[in-house]
Amino acid sequence: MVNIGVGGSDLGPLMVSHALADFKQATVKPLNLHFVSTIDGSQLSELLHRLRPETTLFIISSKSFSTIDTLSNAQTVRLWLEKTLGQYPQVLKHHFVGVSTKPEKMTAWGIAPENQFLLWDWVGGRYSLWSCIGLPIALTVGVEGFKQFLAGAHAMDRHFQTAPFNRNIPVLMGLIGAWNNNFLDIQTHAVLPYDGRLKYFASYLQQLEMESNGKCVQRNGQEVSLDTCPIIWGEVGPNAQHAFYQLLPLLNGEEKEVSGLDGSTRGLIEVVLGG
Ligand SMILES: O=P(O)(O)OC[C@H]1O[C@](O)(CO)[C@@H](O)[C@@H]1O
Repeated sequence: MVNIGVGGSDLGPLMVSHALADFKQATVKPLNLHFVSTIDGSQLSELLHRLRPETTLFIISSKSFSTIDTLSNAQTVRLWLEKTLGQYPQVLKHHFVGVSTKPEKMTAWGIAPENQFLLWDWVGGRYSLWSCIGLPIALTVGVEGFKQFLAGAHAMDRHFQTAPFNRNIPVLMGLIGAWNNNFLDIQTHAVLPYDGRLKYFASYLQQLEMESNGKCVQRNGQEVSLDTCPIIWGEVGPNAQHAFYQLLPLLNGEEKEVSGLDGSTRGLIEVVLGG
């Protein structure tokens, strides 16, 4: 199976499928999941050399179904399939499913209505892994596993809705972020997981936070007067340790404010311990 998408239609499902690979459901035949997002062709070309057209299913995942990167890659794999299997409607029907808010665009592209998964327009791309954009997650952990995953998210939604502010995790994290950025002038936030399964966590958070908060105009049209978001960055700990930690002062605690050598660079380091 190959998920073709970009941004939220790639990063979320990629991050979670990788993180939960230990919970992969057993299938009669091995089900291998791949992700393609870049439009330059390098990911696809390498992958298509390893896949058999007869046994490959493509998930075309695009909330808008108009993102050029995704549609271009979708067209490439369609030609690849048709070159071997021929130009028959059955080929499209048996080798493509679509995930989008736009059924008419999926149908126009050639995705059979019964192979279309629909999500609501109000689901932001960066949150969409909780919707049917999370199909690759369900394919990894199974439908029951996906339901448990949604139940975890629901529990956190309820906590956010009901917990008093002084014990409310999202509220406290938001306030700490605003405080660090605006009052302590800490403008970057590094996320350094010490668990290889969280390889894509920092990339996912980059979109989640920076695309959400990287705005300079309020809903009423006025410019914001505060910094809305730090720069999120990070890497799995051990590799990061042997790459850029040298630039940082010694890390002893789980969370520590650091100053650059000339005192001008400040950032917040967050270490996510493995296990
Ligand atoms: O799922 P789509 O519509 O292809 O969009 C992909 C990404 O492009 C954006 O719309 C803008 O970068 C993201 O919000 C989204 O995740």
